[in-house]
Amino acid sequence: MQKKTRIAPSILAADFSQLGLEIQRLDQAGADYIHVDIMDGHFVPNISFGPSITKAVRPATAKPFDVHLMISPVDLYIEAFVDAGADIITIHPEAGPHFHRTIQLIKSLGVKAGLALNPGTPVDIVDHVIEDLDLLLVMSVNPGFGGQSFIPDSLNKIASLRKKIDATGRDIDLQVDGGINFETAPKAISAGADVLVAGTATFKGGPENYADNIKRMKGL
Ligand SMILES: O=C(CO)[C@H](O)[C@H](O)COP(=O)(O)O
Repeated sequence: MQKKTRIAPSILAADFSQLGLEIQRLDQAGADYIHVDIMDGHFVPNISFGPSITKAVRPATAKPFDVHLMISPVDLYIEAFVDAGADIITIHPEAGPHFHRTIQLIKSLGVKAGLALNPGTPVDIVDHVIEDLDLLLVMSVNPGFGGQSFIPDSLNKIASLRKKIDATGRDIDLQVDGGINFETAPKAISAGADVLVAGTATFKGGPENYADNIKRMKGL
């Protein structure tokens, strides 16, 4: 069942020179999760930061850290991100070598597990793992950079995954990430998404606008 809309600001769009403060501001502005984008310059053509910076800023909020790993291979680093304070770890099936095993590894460490689907990844890839998942992430841009335009076909993927989630009867968040703004947010919600990841749109206009930006994306 689709739940009330939650916003997970992507700190990829934050001011990295004051990352802890930015996370505190997001917390006070009503963010539901803090979305932490980890990029390795190999799985995606950009490098962000790793577990030590994640750990350093973790005390800035009590809100869940939703860590999206765009790295390959991934298994080697799961424990480090759990130790850094991740509450949810989302991986890509293409990160290899065996995503079923990676999901089991994440869960064995007491953390929620998510699977991210790139724009070119078919929705049926979730069929044999959905019973173990806590979150499905529809990438509505190709991963690697903030500030890209929402790919409209993502709405069909969200609708298909909404049906699959509802058929399980389980509590699985349906998250969408990439090009979410005041125009695309309501479309993603209508299609069935219940967690919106937003970088550019959350940080638009500076700190005094974070709360309004989050509210508007929630449709309030
Ligand atoms: O995972 C990402 C890119 O790989 C980012 O979270 C995503 O692109 C959000 O940025 P924006 O809201 O600026 O589109």
